[in-house]
Amino acid sequence: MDRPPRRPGQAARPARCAARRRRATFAAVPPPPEAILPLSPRLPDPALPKLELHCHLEGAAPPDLVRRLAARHGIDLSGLFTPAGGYAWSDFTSFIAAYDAAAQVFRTPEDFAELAETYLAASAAEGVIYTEVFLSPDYAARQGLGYADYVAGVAAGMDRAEAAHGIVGRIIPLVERHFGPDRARAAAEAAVNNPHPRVTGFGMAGDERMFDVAAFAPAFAIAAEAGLSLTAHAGEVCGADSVRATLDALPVRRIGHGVRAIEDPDLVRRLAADGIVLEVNPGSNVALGVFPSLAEHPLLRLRDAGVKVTISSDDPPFFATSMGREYAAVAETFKLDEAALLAFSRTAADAAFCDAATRAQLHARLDAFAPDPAGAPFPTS
Ligand SMILES: Nc1ncnc2[nH]cnc12
Ligand SMILES: [Zn+2]
Repeated sequence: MDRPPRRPGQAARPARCAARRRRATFAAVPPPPEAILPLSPRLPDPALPKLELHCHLEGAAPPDLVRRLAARHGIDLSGLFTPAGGYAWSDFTSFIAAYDAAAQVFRTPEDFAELAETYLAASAAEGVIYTEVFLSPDYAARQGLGYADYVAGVAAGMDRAEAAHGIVGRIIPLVERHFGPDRARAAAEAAVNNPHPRVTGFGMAGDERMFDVAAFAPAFAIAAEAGLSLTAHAGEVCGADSVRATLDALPVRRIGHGVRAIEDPDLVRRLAADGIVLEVNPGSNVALGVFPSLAEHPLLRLRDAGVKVTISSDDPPFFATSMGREYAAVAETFKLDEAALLAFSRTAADAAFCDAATRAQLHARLDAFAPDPAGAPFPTS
């Protein structure tokens, strides 16, 4: 029997999304690092400039920092860590729960400043020149930290990292899809009512199986109206239909993940024709069982079909990865040379949520490493 139609905003029926099943697991232990990305005999090349468009700040928290802040704030985190000291999770749902638990140790603006500075400094050491971090204001609010103080803390950490290491940071507040459209609308209003020069975008992450994506259109309209650039996760846990529905419902030009678009050739053609940029996270996709191995990941098939693809790390310590490891593993697995790797960085510079002057500086740094084979240097005016 057909189910009754859902009201906008009503909780989705998870079964409608054909999520891929990963191998059965009986304990919350993630795959070992070597089962996620090949451990390259080559060190990640720290000189090759890299740009990251997709990293969740709380998801970038090293376990040691989380343990230290938990002790500082007197928080019991039993169950969050494996015996080896990494994060304990075994599938997408338990990963989101672990992310949620780790996020609760960040409570003050200085906690977030330390996290942002730590992450950007480590990224800069691997050659990252630009990072957009996703923030989760709903998590910070749960710890009693308001949006403006949260952003100020992260921005202070970015200022310190930029001054010390030259890495440029931008902030994209996200809504968690599983918290529903009302919270999303409130988050969009908070972002718009508390502008900050480092906040240049707005987006959505969380459980793609929950709620109709169209229910989030009002939140995205508020952000778009205020001039924020937009991105939304889709095509990770759910398939090509989820990417199509997201593009139909929201005025986004970038999709977080989007990799399961590969299941539908018509959709791949649409992405290419419309110049939609995919924020691809190869290590995350393998770790979460979206694809069985990096060799079977569609990164290059999408690129070769004309889709704009970039490389990011998503939640690096959860997935035993980093920007350096992602670039090194992709280079090794797909036998890519330096020019091919730089092309990912150039696509990311084109798609970055930043102003024209910043974009020109990023392209200048890429061109200084190796001239753009496409010819003319990136226009500065
Ligand atoms: N990979 C991911 N997918 C959806 N939401 C997330 N939040 C943090 N990481 C995520
Ligand atoms: Zn993500």
